Amino acid sequence: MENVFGGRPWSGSILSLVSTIRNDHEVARDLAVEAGQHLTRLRTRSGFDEPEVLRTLGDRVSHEFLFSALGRLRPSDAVLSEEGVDDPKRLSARRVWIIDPLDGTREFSEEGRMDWAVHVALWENGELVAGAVSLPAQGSTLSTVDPPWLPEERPAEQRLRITTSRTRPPEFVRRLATRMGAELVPMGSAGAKICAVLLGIADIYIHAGGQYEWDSAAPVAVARAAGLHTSRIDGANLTYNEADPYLPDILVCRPELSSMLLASIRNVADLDSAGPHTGA
Ligand SMILES: Nc1ncnc2c1ncn2[C@@H]1O[C@H](COP(=O)(O)O)[C@@H](OP(=O)(O)O)[C@H]1O
Ligand SMILES: [Mg+2]
Repeated sequence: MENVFGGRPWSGSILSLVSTIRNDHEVARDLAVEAGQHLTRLRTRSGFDEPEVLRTLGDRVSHEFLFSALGRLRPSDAVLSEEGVDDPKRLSARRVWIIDPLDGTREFSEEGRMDWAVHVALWENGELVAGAVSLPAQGSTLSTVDPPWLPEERPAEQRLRITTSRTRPPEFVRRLATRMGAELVPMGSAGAKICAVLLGIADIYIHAGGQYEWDSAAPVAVARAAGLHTSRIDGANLTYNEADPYLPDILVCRPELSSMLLASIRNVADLDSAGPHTGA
Protein backbone atom coordinates (compact mmCIF):
# COMPACT_ATOMS: atom_id res chain seq x y z
CA MET A 1 0.00 0.00 0.00
CA GLU A 2 1.29 3.48 -0.87
CA ASN A 3 0.77 6.65 1.18
CA VAL A 4 -0.78 9.84 -0.21
CA PHE A 5 2.58 11.05 -1.52
CA GLY A 6 2.95 7.84 -3.51
CA GLY A 7 5.74 6.56 -1.25
CA ARG A 8 6.21 3.50 0.94
CA PRO A 9 3.84 2.83 3.88
CA TRP A 10 3.95 5.42 6.71
CA SER A 11 4.90 3.31 9.72
CA GLY A 12 8.67 4.07 9.75
CA SER A 13 8.27 7.75 9.01
CA ILE A 14 5.57 8.23 11.68
CA LEU A 15 7.91 6.73 14.25
CA SER A 16 10.73 9.04 13.28
CA LEU A 17 8.36 12.02 13.16
CA VAL A 18 7.06 11.24 16.65
CA SER A 19 10.61 10.97 17.97
CA THR A 20 11.43 14.46 16.68
CA ILE A 21 8.33 16.17 18.16
CA ARG A 22 9.30 17.32 21.63
CA ASN A 23 7.16 19.04 24.17
CA ASP A 24 8.30 22.37 25.64
CA HIS A 25 9.86 20.77 28.72
CA GLU A 26 11.96 18.48 26.55
CA VAL A 27 12.93 21.30 24.19
CA ALA A 28 14.18 23.36 27.17
CA ARG A 29 16.14 20.42 28.57
CA ASP A 30 17.62 19.23 25.27
CA LEU A 31 18.72 22.72 24.23
CA ALA A 32 20.29 23.45 27.63
CA VAL A 33 22.21 20.18 27.43
CA GLU A 34 23.38 20.74 23.87
CA ALA A 35 24.46 24.34 24.54
CA GLY A 36 26.40 23.00 27.53
CA GLN A 37 28.18 20.51 25.26
CA HIS A 38 29.23 23.34 22.94
CA LEU A 39 30.54 25.29 25.94
CA THR A 40 32.45 22.31 27.31
CA ARG A 41 34.15 21.73 23.95
CA LEU A 42 35.02 25.42 23.70
CA ARG A 43 36.54 25.39 27.19
CA THR A 44 38.65 22.32 26.38
CA ARG A 45 39.81 23.71 23.04
CA SER A 46 40.62 27.24 24.22
CA GLY A 47 42.25 26.62 27.59
CA PHE A 48 42.27 29.33 30.28
CA ASP A 49 45.14 31.61 29.26
CA GLU A 50 42.83 34.35 27.97
CA PRO A 51 39.79 34.41 30.28
CA GLU A 52 38.25 37.51 28.71
CA VAL A 53 38.32 35.91 25.24
CA LEU A 54 36.89 32.68 26.63
CA ARG A 55 34.05 34.54 28.35
CA THR A 56 33.15 36.48 25.20
CA LEU A 57 33.28 33.38 23.01
CA GLY A 58 31.28 31.34 25.52
CA ASP A 59 28.46 33.91 25.67
CA ARG A 60 28.38 34.17 21.88
CA VAL A 61 28.64 30.46 20.95
CA SER A 62 25.89 29.44 23.37
CA HIS A 63 23.58 32.34 22.46
CA GLU A 64 23.92 31.68 18.72
CA PHE A 65 23.23 27.97 19.16
CA LEU A 66 20.14 28.54 21.36
CA PHE A 67 18.76 31.40 19.32
CA SER A 68 18.95 29.53 16.02
CA ALA A 69 17.67 26.25 17.52
CA LEU A 70 14.63 28.03 19.02
CA GLY A 71 14.05 29.75 15.68
CA ARG A 72 13.92 26.32 14.03
CA LEU A 73 11.96 24.44 16.70
CA ARG A 74 9.59 27.19 17.85
CA PRO A 75 9.51 29.76 15.00
CA SER A 76 6.41 31.60 16.29
CA ASP A 77 7.80 32.25 19.76
CA ALA A 78 9.77 35.29 20.93
CA VAL A 79 13.14 35.09 22.68
CA LEU A 80 14.62 37.22 25.46
CA SER A 81 18.33 36.46 25.83
CA GLU A 82 21.04 38.07 27.94
CA GLU A 83 23.20 38.14 24.82
CA GLY A 84 20.60 39.23 22.26
CA VAL A 85 19.05 42.53 21.23
CA ASP A 86 15.82 43.02 23.18
CA ASP A 87 13.02 42.51 20.65
CA PRO A 88 9.96 44.60 21.69
CA LYS A 89 7.72 41.98 20.01
CA ARG A 90 8.14 39.87 23.12
CA LEU A 91 5.86 42.27 25.01
CA SER A 92 2.86 41.31 22.89
CA ALA A 93 3.90 37.68 22.37
CA ARG A 94 1.99 34.85 24.04
CA ARG A 95 5.10 32.70 24.43
CA VAL A 96 8.62 33.95 25.20
CA TRP A 97 11.75 31.85 25.76
CA ILE A 98 13.91 33.52 28.43
CA ILE A 99 17.49 32.32 28.15
CA ASP A 100 20.82 32.92 29.82
CA PRO A 101 23.24 31.23 27.43
CA LEU A 102 26.04 31.22 30.02
CA ASP A 103 25.27 32.03 33.65
CA GLY A 104 28.37 32.25 35.81
CA THR A 105 30.44 33.56 32.91
CA ARG A 106 33.30 34.47 35.25
CA GLU A 107 33.49 30.95 36.71
CA PHE A 108 33.32 29.44 33.19
CA SER A 109 36.62 31.17 32.43
CA GLU A 110 38.39 29.85 35.55
CA GLU A 111 40.04 26.46 35.34
CA GLY A 112 38.53 23.78 37.58
CA ARG A 113 35.36 25.67 38.47
CA MET A 114 32.10 23.79 38.05
CA ASP A 115 29.63 26.55 39.03
CA TRP A 116 28.39 27.76 35.65
CA ALA A 117 25.20 26.91 33.83
CA VAL A 118 22.96 27.24 30.79
CA HIS A 119 19.39 28.48 31.43
CA VAL A 120 16.42 27.88 29.11
CA ALA A 121 12.90 28.83 30.28
CA LEU A 122 9.55 29.28 28.61
CA TRP A 123 7.12 32.00 29.76
CA GLU A 124 3.55 31.66 28.50
CA ASN A 125 0.63 33.97 29.24
CA GLY A 126 2.14 35.43 32.38
CA GLU A 127 3.69 32.28 33.89
CA LEU A 128 6.91 30.31 33.66
CA VAL A 129 5.72 26.98 32.27
CA ALA A 130 8.92 25.06 31.49
CA GLY A 131 12.59 25.37 32.28
CA ALA A 132 15.95 23.63 32.37
CA VAL A 133 19.32 24.38 33.92
CA SER A 134 22.27 22.41 32.68
CA LEU A 135 25.42 22.28 34.79
CA PRO A 136 27.79 20.86 32.19
CA ALA A 137 30.89 20.71 34.40
CA GLN A 138 28.90 18.86 37.08
CA GLY A 139 27.42 16.47 34.51
CA SER A 140 23.86 17.22 35.54
CA THR A 141 20.73 18.91 34.24
CA LEU A 142 17.70 19.86 36.32
CA SER A 143 14.51 20.46 34.43
CA THR A 144 10.74 20.52 34.51
CA VAL A 145 10.69 17.28 32.49
CA ASP A 146 11.30 15.46 35.78
CA PRO A 147 11.68 17.97 38.62
CA PRO A 148 14.01 16.75 41.35
CA TRP A 149 12.65 15.45 44.67
CA LEU A 150 13.51 17.80 47.48
CA PRO A 151 16.04 16.37 49.92
CA GLU A 152 14.89 15.44 53.43
CA GLU A 153 14.15 18.31 55.80
CA ARG A 154 17.22 19.07 57.96
CA PRO A 155 17.00 18.59 61.72
CA ALA A 156 16.19 21.91 63.48
CA GLU A 157 19.50 21.89 65.39
CA GLN A 158 21.61 21.90 62.22
CA ARG A 159 22.93 25.24 60.93
CA LEU A 160 21.15 26.60 57.90
CA ARG A 161 23.28 27.07 54.78
CA ILE A 162 22.74 30.18 52.67
CA THR A 163 24.29 30.16 49.21
CA THR A 164 25.21 33.57 47.88
CA SER A 165 27.39 35.22 45.27
CA ARG A 166 31.02 34.21 45.44
CA THR A 167 32.28 37.49 43.98
CA ARG A 168 29.68 40.05 45.08
CA PRO A 169 27.81 38.81 48.16
CA PRO A 170 25.28 41.43 49.29
CA GLU A 171 26.30 42.88 52.66
CA PHE A 172 22.82 42.34 54.11
CA VAL A 173 23.09 38.59 53.45
CA ARG A 174 26.23 38.48 55.58
CA ARG A 175 24.35 40.27 58.38
CA LEU A 176 21.35 37.99 57.97
CA ALA A 177 23.57 34.90 58.21
CA THR A 178 25.23 36.24 61.37
CA ARG A 179 21.89 36.96 63.03
CA MET A 180 20.51 33.54 62.10
CA GLY A 181 23.71 31.67 62.95
CA ALA A 182 23.69 30.38 59.37
CA GLU A 183 26.66 29.31 57.28
CA LEU A 184 27.43 31.03 53.96
CA VAL A 185 28.10 28.84 50.92
CA PRO A 186 29.71 31.10 48.28
CA MET A 187 29.26 30.02 44.69
CA GLY A 188 29.10 31.48 41.18
CA SER A 189 26.01 31.46 38.91
CA ALA A 190 22.43 32.02 40.02
CA GLY A 191 21.45 28.75 38.31
CA ALA A 192 24.13 26.75 40.13
CA LYS A 193 23.04 28.28 43.45
CA ILE A 194 19.34 27.47 42.96
CA CYS A 195 20.33 23.94 41.88
CA ALA A 196 22.40 23.71 45.09
CA VAL A 197 19.18 24.30 47.07
CA LEU A 198 17.36 21.73 44.92
CA LEU A 199 20.13 19.19 45.52
CA GLY A 200 20.40 19.76 49.28
CA ILE A 201 23.86 21.39 49.15
CA ALA A 202 22.32 24.58 50.57
CA ASP A 203 18.95 25.43 52.14
CA ILE A 204 18.52 29.01 50.94
CA TYR A 205 19.58 31.28 48.05
CA ILE A 206 19.31 35.03 48.57
CA HIS A 207 20.42 37.76 46.21
CA ALA A 208 19.88 41.53 46.22
CA GLY A 209 21.46 44.48 44.51
CA GLY A 210 21.01 43.56 40.87
CA GLN A 211 20.11 40.76 38.48
CA TYR A 212 18.00 40.25 35.36
CA GLU A 213 15.11 37.97 34.43
CA TRP A 214 17.41 35.57 32.51
CA ASP A 215 19.51 34.97 35.63
CA SER A 216 16.60 33.36 37.45
CA ALA A 217 13.78 32.37 35.02
CA ALA A 218 14.89 28.80 34.23
CA PRO A 219 16.08 27.83 37.71
CA VAL A 220 12.93 29.36 39.23
CA ALA A 221 10.75 27.30 36.83
CA VAL A 222 12.49 24.13 38.04
CA ALA A 223 12.46 25.22 41.70
CA ARG A 224 8.70 25.90 41.57
CA ALA A 225 8.03 22.56 39.87
CA ALA A 226 9.98 20.86 42.66
CA GLY A 227 8.01 22.68 45.39
CA LEU A 228 10.54 25.26 46.60
CA HIS A 229 9.49 28.74 47.72
CA THR A 230 10.50 31.45 45.20
CA SER A 231 9.84 35.19 45.64
CA ARG A 232 11.32 38.66 45.83
CA ILE A 233 13.01 39.30 49.17
CA ASP A 234 9.95 41.25 50.37
CA GLY A 235 7.75 38.23 49.59
CA ALA A 236 6.29 39.66 46.36
CA ASN A 237 5.91 37.42 43.30
CA LEU A 238 8.72 37.13 40.82
CA THR A 239 7.25 38.16 37.48
CA TYR A 240 8.81 37.66 34.07
CA ASN A 241 8.69 39.14 30.57
CA GLU A 242 8.32 42.65 31.96
CA ALA A 243 9.18 45.66 29.78
CA ASP A 244 12.26 46.20 31.95
CA PRO A 245 13.86 42.78 32.59
CA TYR A 246 15.76 44.06 35.66
CA LEU A 247 14.84 41.79 38.58
CA PRO A 248 17.24 42.81 41.31
CA ASP A 249 16.53 40.45 44.20
CA ILE A 250 15.36 36.93 44.87
CA LEU A 251 14.75 34.42 47.65
CA VAL A 252 14.64 30.67 46.98
CA CYS A 253 14.31 28.29 49.90
CA ARG A 254 12.72 25.19 51.24
CA PRO A 255 9.02 26.01 51.76
CA GLU A 256 9.04 25.46 55.52
CA LEU A 257 11.67 28.21 55.91
CA SER A 258 9.97 30.97 53.93
CA SER A 259 7.92 32.75 56.67
CA MET A 260 10.83 32.80 59.11
CA LEU A 261 13.22 34.04 56.42
CA LEU A 262 10.96 36.80 55.13
CA ALA A 263 10.53 38.04 58.71
CA SER A 264 14.31 37.90 59.35
CA ILE A 265 15.02 39.75 56.09
CA ARG A 266 12.53 42.46 57.16
CA ASN A 267 14.25 42.75 60.55
CA VAL A 268 17.70 43.11 59.02
CA ALA A 269 16.38 45.68 56.54
CA ASP A 270 14.70 47.63 59.39
CA LEU A 271 17.94 47.59 61.40
CA ASP A 272 19.86 48.74 58.31
CA SER A 273 17.56 51.71 57.84
CA ALA A 274 17.79 52.53 61.57
CA GLY A 275 21.53 53.31 61.31
CA PRO A 276 24.90 51.71 60.65
CA HIS A 277 25.76 51.02 64.34
CA THR A 278 22.68 48.77 64.79
CA GLY A 279 23.23 46.51 61.80
CA ALA A 280 25.78 43.88 62.94
N1 LIG B 1 24.63 43.40 41.09
C1 LIG B 1 24.39 42.74 39.96
N2 LIG B 1 23.95 43.39 38.85
C2 LIG B 1 23.67 42.72 37.71
N3 LIG B 1 23.82 41.37 37.55
C3 LIG B 1 24.26 40.68 38.63
C4 LIG B 1 24.55 41.32 39.88
N4 LIG B 1 24.95 40.38 40.76
C5 LIG B 1 24.91 39.21 40.08
N5 LIG B 1 24.49 39.37 38.81
C6 LIG B 1 24.35 38.35 37.77
O1 LIG B 1 23.79 37.18 38.34
C7 LIG B 1 24.49 36.03 37.89
C8 LIG B 1 25.04 35.31 39.11
O2 LIG B 1 25.99 36.15 39.75
P1 LIG B 1 26.87 35.64 40.96
O3 LIG B 1 27.66 34.48 40.45
O4 LIG B 1 27.69 36.80 41.39
O5 LIG B 1 25.91 35.20 42.01
C9 LIG B 1 25.59 36.49 36.94
O6 LIG B 1 25.09 36.29 35.62
P2 LIG B 1 26.04 36.09 34.31
O7 LIG B 1 27.18 35.24 34.68
O8 LIG B 1 25.08 35.48 33.35
O9 LIG B 1 26.44 37.48 33.91
C10 LIG B 1 25.73 37.96 37.30
O10 LIG B 1 26.08 38.78 36.20
MG1 LIG C 1 23.30 35.14 34.36
